[in-house]
Amino acid sequence: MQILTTAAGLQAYTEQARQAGKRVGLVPTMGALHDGHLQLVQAARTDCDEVIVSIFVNPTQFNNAEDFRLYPRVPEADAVLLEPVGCTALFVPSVPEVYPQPAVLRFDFGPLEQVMEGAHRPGHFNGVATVVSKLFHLARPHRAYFGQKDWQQVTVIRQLVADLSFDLEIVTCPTIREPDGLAMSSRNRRLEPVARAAAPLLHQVLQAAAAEVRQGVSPSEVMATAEAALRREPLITPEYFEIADAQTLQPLVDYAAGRDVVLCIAAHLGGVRLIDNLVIAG
Ligand SMILES: Nc1ncnc2c1ncn2[C@@H]1O[C@H](COP(=O)(O)OP(=O)(O)OP(=O)(O)O)[C@@H](O)[C@H]1O
Ligand SMILES: CC(C)(CO)[C@@H](O)C(=O)[O-]
Ligand code: BAL
Repeated sequence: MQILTTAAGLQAYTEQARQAGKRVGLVPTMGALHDGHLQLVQAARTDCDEVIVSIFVNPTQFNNAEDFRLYPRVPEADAVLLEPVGCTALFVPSVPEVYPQPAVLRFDFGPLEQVMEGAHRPGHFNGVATVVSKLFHLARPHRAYFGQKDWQQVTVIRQLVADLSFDLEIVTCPTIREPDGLAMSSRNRRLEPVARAAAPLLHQVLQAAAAEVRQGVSPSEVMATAEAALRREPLITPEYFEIADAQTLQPLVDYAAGRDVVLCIAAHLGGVRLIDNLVIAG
């Protein structure tokens, strides 16, 4: 596995691969890798000849300085995990390498970013779109892999790809969970044991709500039941619980046949903010 630390090095590496007729897959991450990330790498390995994994804790997408400071960083352990699952090159740039000058670019994703993560983390998707655009330009992958766990993120990135005519395919991989249902997340490492014990409630509430949605219970009633269940757990402070159209991400008033629905949750557990979602096919 090649380690690349410069933008020019990444460009040269993938350019050579393309010249040799290889298919290039890109897996953007912020590190502190778990099985959710490794599944993305394995999917890329199946489809592509070259699998580029980037690890970069992107400062421009953090709206909370403490969250950025405390974000888990374990680069040596990450590198050990990547080679056996088929990563061919690991891109680990410094902040000045990615941002030689302060980022001033502004994206507007309209209604897609006016809800959920976009509404609760001002500037977040601007930072995500900035860094993902840079990675797409540098690596020029044939395919890029993202997790369903960040449903709104992958929806915004699909919009970015369409709007800027990036010549690549976005692949979304399912959310990988712990045996008790908790979605794997780098931030799980920061959970105190009592918060970790309470955390599976997020998935349980999503599952119960999804069952009600399937039975035709109205979105407002489903949300009221979910919020009541979350309020009963003092270790969890919900930030939002939304039932939305899976493509437009706009809150659902009524169900329409043939439309996919996404249930999304964000909550704080002892200073750690987690998100999760479930998609119900229409
Ligand atoms: N449990 C998971 N299953 C599948 N994909 C995942 C999972 N967790 C993260 N991913 C995906 O991995 C990629 C990199 O995500 P990231 O490095 O932010 O990890 P993370 O675990 O989501 O961390 P955090 O949510 O704490 O930032 C994203 O495309 C994300 O959706
Ligand atoms: C896509 C991403 C790597 C951009 O920094 C990040 O938002 C993430 O890890 O999901
Ligand atoms: N996985 C999403 C990255 C973030 O929370 O900033």
